[in-house]
Amino acid sequence: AAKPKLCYFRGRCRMESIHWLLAAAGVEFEEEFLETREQYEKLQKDGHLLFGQVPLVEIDGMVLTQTRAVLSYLAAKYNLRGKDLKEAVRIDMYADGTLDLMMMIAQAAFKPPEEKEEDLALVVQKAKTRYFPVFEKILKDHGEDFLVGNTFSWADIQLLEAILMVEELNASVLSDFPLLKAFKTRISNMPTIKKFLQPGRQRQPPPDGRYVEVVRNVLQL
Ligand SMILES: CCCCC[C@H]1O[C@@H](O)C[C@@H]1SC[C@H](NC(=O)CC[C@H](N)C(=O)O)C(=O)NCC(=O)O
Repeated sequence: AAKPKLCYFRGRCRMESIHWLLAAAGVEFEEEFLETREQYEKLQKDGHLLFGQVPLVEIDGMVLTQTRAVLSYLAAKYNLRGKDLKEAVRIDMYADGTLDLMMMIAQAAFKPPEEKEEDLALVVQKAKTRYFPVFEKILKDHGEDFLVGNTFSWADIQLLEAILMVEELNASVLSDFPLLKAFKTRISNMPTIKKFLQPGRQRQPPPDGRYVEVVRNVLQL
């Protein structure tokens, strides 16, 4: 089958969780990076952008947008969405929480320096007081290696991505969360994820000035 084709800016933001899911599932993908307004306008003219927005993922003969819809499709397609609906909704809940946390980081990149600092400090505080305590308790109560059921799921991928992203802001953020520390080691060592975390793979770096400039130019923000 043809490889999925991803179209987004050369950066994280909304597409990074799709990179992670495909990589964790061991699925090779192609990428088209949006660098110019012309590229974006062509996608719109070709009718590929349902609401005029990216990420865009071409897979299984479909042209998909809306990040959560794409993630949900991919998680189900690669058996990462639990064994039944009750596990699936729990996986969705946990994944949605991590997406909310990571979007706070993504949006901060577009703020002026002083506001960005404040926003990122708030993200670390939210991670330590709202998100990570919840996941620490889930791991404690559940008593398994994974967040849902006793198998690896999309929720585990999302949580690892979020942990690493917050650790980039504050390296000791897991100091009060021993189970999350063990979780991070366990999931990072899964072969497909270990490979994805090596340098030179398709993981994107944190957003920088160039990323923000390209996004602003392409979207005429
Ligand atoms: C000030 C913050 C601006 C952020 C702009 C973009 O950079 C990323 O960091 C976030 C977004 S991504 C680009 C943006 N896409 C979305 O907002 C997608 C939202 C959708 N619900 C999804 O989850 O896929 C975009 O295409 N906009 C065009 C425009 O609406 O006309």
